[in-house]
Amino acid sequence: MTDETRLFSDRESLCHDAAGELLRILADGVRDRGAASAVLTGGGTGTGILAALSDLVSSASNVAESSAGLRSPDLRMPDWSRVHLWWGDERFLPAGDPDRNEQQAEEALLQELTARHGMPAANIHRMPSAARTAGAATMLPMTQSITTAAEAYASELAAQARVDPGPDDRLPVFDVVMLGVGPDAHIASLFPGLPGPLARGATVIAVEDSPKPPPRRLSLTVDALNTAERLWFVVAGADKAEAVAEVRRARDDETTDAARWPASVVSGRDATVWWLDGAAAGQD
Ligand SMILES: O=C1O[C@H](COP(=O)(O)O)[C@@H](O)[C@H](O)[C@H]1O
Repeated sequence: MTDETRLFSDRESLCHDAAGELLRILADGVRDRGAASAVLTGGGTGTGILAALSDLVSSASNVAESSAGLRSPDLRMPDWSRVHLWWGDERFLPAGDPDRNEQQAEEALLQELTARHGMPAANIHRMPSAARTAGAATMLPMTQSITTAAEAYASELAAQARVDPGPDDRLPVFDVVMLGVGPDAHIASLFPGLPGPLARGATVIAVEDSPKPPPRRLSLTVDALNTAERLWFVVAGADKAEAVAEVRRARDDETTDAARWPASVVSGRDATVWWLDGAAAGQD
């Protein structure tokens, strides 16, 4: 298992390189196993990577259309019909709410993949949304509780595990799990000081009291995140420097309190990569 740091001058170059690497990993997964999966994160850098990936995908297809054979050898596109996308966490809000991670991903990337690159909607595994409250323009038929929503996502994950056996028979193989890190050092919706980081047994949990709004969220657990082949922390900005430094210190300390530093207890089975800009690395 490798543990590496990739350092960039700014968020834009970080997002561009991470997007290119993600494309290569997904293409390799499809080639080697017939399918590939990535777990997406919300947040500024996570969404920035999706936007950069959209740029790469659309510019590669424009080049291919205008001059077949001149594609850069570095840009290997996966067969999108064999790629599955999941989320590490989600805000439990009505579908289409601009604060939902999936809505931000939709605008940054997913509409491009489904409309122009053959990604089936069924391969985009959105976490369940909350029912709209009375008075909103549309009433959704779904009225599930947040606990039922967590169980439903766990079942959706388990259904894919049957066709793609991996390190946990309740989960598909995750080629890459991306995680932002909050200034308070939270990952996914596992917040320091709450029970979430210590939850064991389940693959998905409901969070009812997130200190970062909105309070109600769904999150993969530490156990689920730890099945990733590659686990990427994607972090930019000076407001993250202290959290990054503390988490990295905590990872080297066997007595670390997982509840205080959730990011210190998750790793990729094959690789853990810190994608950092200079500011998050404390260099500014
Ligand atoms: O609320 C969330 O925050 C984290 C970190 O976001 P950032 O903007 O501070 O990078 C994100 O990873 C998570 O998915 C999201 O729900």
